[in-house]
Amino acid sequence: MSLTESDWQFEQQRMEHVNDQLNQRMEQLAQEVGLVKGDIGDIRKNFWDGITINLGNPDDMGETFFSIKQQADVISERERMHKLAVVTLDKLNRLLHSPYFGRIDFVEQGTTNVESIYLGIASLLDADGITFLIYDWRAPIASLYYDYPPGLVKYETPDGEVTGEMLMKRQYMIRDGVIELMFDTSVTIGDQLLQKVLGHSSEAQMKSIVATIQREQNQIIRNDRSRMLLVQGVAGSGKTSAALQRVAYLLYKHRQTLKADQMLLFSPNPMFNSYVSTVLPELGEENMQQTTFQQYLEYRLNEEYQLEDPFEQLETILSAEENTVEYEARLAGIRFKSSIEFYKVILAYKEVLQHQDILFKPLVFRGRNVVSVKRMKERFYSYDPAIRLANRIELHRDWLLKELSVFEEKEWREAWLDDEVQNLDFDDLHHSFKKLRLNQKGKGATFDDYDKQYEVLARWVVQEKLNPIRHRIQTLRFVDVLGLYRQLFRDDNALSISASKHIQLPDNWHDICEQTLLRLEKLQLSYEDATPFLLIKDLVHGYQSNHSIRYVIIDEVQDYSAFQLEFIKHLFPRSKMTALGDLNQAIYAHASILHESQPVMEMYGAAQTELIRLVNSYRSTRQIVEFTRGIVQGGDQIMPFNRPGEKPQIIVVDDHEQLHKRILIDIEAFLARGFASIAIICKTAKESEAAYEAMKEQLPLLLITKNTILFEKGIQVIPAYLAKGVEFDAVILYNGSKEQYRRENERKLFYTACTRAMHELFIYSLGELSPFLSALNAETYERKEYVDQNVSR
Ligand SMILES: Nc1ncnc2c1ncn2[C@@H]1O[C@H](COP(=O)(O)OP(=O)(O)OP(=O)(O)O)[C@@H](O)[C@H]1O
Repeated sequence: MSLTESDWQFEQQRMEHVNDQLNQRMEQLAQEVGLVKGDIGDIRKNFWDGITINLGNPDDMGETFFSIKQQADVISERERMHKLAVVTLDKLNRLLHSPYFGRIDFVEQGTTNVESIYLGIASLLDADGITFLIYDWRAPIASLYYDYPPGLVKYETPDGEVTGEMLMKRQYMIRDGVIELMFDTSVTIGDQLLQKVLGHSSEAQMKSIVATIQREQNQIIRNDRSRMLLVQGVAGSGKTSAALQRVAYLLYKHRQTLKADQMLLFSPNPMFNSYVSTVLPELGEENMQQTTFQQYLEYRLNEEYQLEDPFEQLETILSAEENTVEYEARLAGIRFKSSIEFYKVILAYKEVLQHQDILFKPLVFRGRNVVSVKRMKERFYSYDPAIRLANRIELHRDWLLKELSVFEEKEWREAWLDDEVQNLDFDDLHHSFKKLRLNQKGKGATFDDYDKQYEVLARWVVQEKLNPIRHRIQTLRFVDVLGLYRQLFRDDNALSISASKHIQLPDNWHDICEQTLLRLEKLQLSYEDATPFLLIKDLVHGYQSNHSIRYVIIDEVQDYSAFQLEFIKHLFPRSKMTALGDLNQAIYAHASILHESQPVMEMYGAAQTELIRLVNSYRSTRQIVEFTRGIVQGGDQIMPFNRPGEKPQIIVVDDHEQLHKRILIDIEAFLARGFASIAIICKTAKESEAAYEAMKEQLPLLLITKNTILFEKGIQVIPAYLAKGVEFDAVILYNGSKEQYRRENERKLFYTACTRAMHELFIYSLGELSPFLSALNAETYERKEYVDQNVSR
C-alpha cells in the first residue's frame, strides 16, 4: 500500500516531536552529568570536613567509622548515578541518530484501543512519563514485528500469551532525524529494506541487524527455554548476527540478574573478536567475554607443553603426503581422539585408576626421596576406595605435606647444611632474622647465642630449599598426569578398557599409539591430544569448572569435536548453551559433530535441546550463492536472498606473473567501485605469505596470520581457515587449481573461502581447475581468459 502525503506529514511531525523530546532529555541529562560530576569532586575534596576523628574509646571509634562509611557511601552512590547518566546519554545520542525503524498498530483482543508501537534500539517515554514514544526492540510486544505480517497475532509476556490483531506494519530508514525511506509492508520484514542494507559495501566490523531480523532468526534470539539451542544454518544465514542479537536480548530480559561478563562467546580465531566487537556497543550493551578454545587450552597447558593449535594441525594434514602409514594413523588418531567414545574410554580409565596404575612423580631432594613413589602408591590405595579420585588426591596432598615436614626436621641435622649456612650472604641473614622475629613474635630470640643462631639459619635454609617441592605438592604436581596419558597408549591399556566398554578402537590403533607416544616423549601435545590430556588432568585434580558463566555461545560449532563439547559442558555446569554451525564448513579432520549421529543433540538429551535450521543465505548476491551451493553436497537446500550481482569469474592463468598482474588490475577495479574490504584468500599460511611477498610492493596489503587480532578494512591476504566467520566485499581466491584443491577433505575449506564474498567472487587457477570447479554447472559462472593488460600502478 503506498503512503499518502498526510501519512508522511504525520510521521515527520511525530519524528520532530521525538527529536524534541530526545534533545530536551539530553540537555537535562548533560547538565545532571556535569552537576553530579561536580558533586563527586566536591565531596571528595571536602571528604574529611564533616568527619570528626575520635578514637578515644570503642564507642567513639565506632562513630568515626560510621561517619567515614556514610561519606564513602554518598560518593559511591553519586558515582553510580553518574555512570548511569552517561550510559543513558549515550543511548539517547544513538536514538537521536535513528530513533526507530519500525511501527506496528496493534489491537489487543477484547479491546478497541489501537496502539501504535514504534520500535528502536532503546525505549523512550514521552514527557508525561507514561506514554512510550519508542519501545525497545527486545520488549515482549516487539516480537510481533519480527514474527508476523498484519493479521491475527500473538506474543508471549511474563504473565502469559497476549493475542490480538496487527492492523498495520511500517518500516523506516531514518538518518540524523530525517525519514529517508518509509513503507508499509504486508510481510514479516520487507525485502526492500533488506535489499538496501545488504547491498551496502561492508564496514570493516560486523553490524547489528536489529531493523531487519528475520522470523527464524528471531526464534534464535528470543529462545530462552532450552539448555542447548543448536542452530544449523547455511553460510551467510546470519548465525553469528543472531547470536549477538541474542546476547543483547538476554541482557535486556534478565537485566536485574545477568551481567555481560556472565556470558562467554567461543569464537573461531582471535581476529573474530575484533570483527564482532562493535555489535553489542551499537545496541547499547557491553560486550560479553570472548575467547577461543585454543586460548583456553593455552591458558591451562602452555607453560609445560608445546601445544599444537588447530591451524597447525590443519596445515599438517593439508600438506601431508597421502596414503602413508603416518598420514593414515594421524587421521584415524584425530578422529578417534575427538570422539565421545574416547571420552568414555578416559572415564573408564579413571575407574581403573581408582584401584591401580596411578602414577606419581618422585619427590627427590639432594638425591634422596622425600617420600618414595612406592610409599606414595601404597598410601594412595590405602584410602577408602569409595572416595572420589580427585578427593583422594587432595588427601594425598595433605599427607605429603606432613611427610615433607617430617623430612624437613630430619634435614636440620644434616652435614651439608654447614657449608650452606657459612655461605649465607647478608640478605639471607637479614631475611632469616626477620622471619625468626616474626615467628617468635619479637620475643626472646636474638642472634646473641651461636647455637641458637646456627639452628635458626639451618632451619631457614632447609625451608627455602624445600620450597619448590612444597609448591609442587600444593599444586598437585606430584601426580604424573603426562605419564597417565602416556600409559593409556601403552601396554594395551586402552585395548582392555575399550573391550570392557564395548568400544571399537580404530584398526590402526597400534600405529596411533606409536605416533602419540613419540610426540608425548618430546612434550608435544597435538591439538587432538590436548583436550583428552586436560580431561585426565581434571579427573585427577578436580574439574576447573566455572560456575559464574550463565550462557555459553559457541560459534562455528562444526569445528569442535564431540570430545571438546563434552568437556566444555563440564567446564560450565550452570550454563545454557547456544551452538551455531554449518556442516558444510567443517574444515577440520575430526568427524563433524553436526553429522547424522548428532552428538551435539545428545549432549543434554532431547528434552533439553532445541534445533533451529536456517536455510536462507543473506551475505552473498544470488549469483554467488547459486555458484557456491554447487560445491557442496545438498547445496540445493541453500536459498539465496534475491540480491542481484555479477556471476563469479573463473580465470585460468599460466604462471604467477600472470596471476599477480591480473590480481592488481582486479583490485584497482574493486577499489574504484568503493569496496572497502577485499580478501585474497589462500589455502595455507605458506601460500598467503608467498602471495603477500610477491605483491606487497604494488598494493597496500595486510597479511593475516593466526596471531592477527585486529580485523581491519583494506586488502587482506588470508588463509582460508582464518577467514571463517568473516566476510568481504570482494573475494579473490588465489589459486583454485587441481593442484591445490582436489582431496575430498579440502572441499569444505574451498566452499568456506568462496562463501566469504558479499558482492564479487573471482577465482584464479594456476593451470587445471580444481575438480570442485570443473564439476559445477557452467551457467553459474563466467569463464574468463587471461588477457595481458597494463597495470596502471
Ligand atoms: N536479518 C538480517 N538483516 C540484515 N542483514 C543480515 C540479516 N541476517 C544476516 N545478515 C547479514 O548477512 C551476513 C552474514 O551474516 P552472519 O555472518 O551472521 O552469517 P553466518 O551464518 O554466521 O555466516 P557464516 O557461517 O558463513 O560465517 C552479514 O553481513 C549480516 O549482517
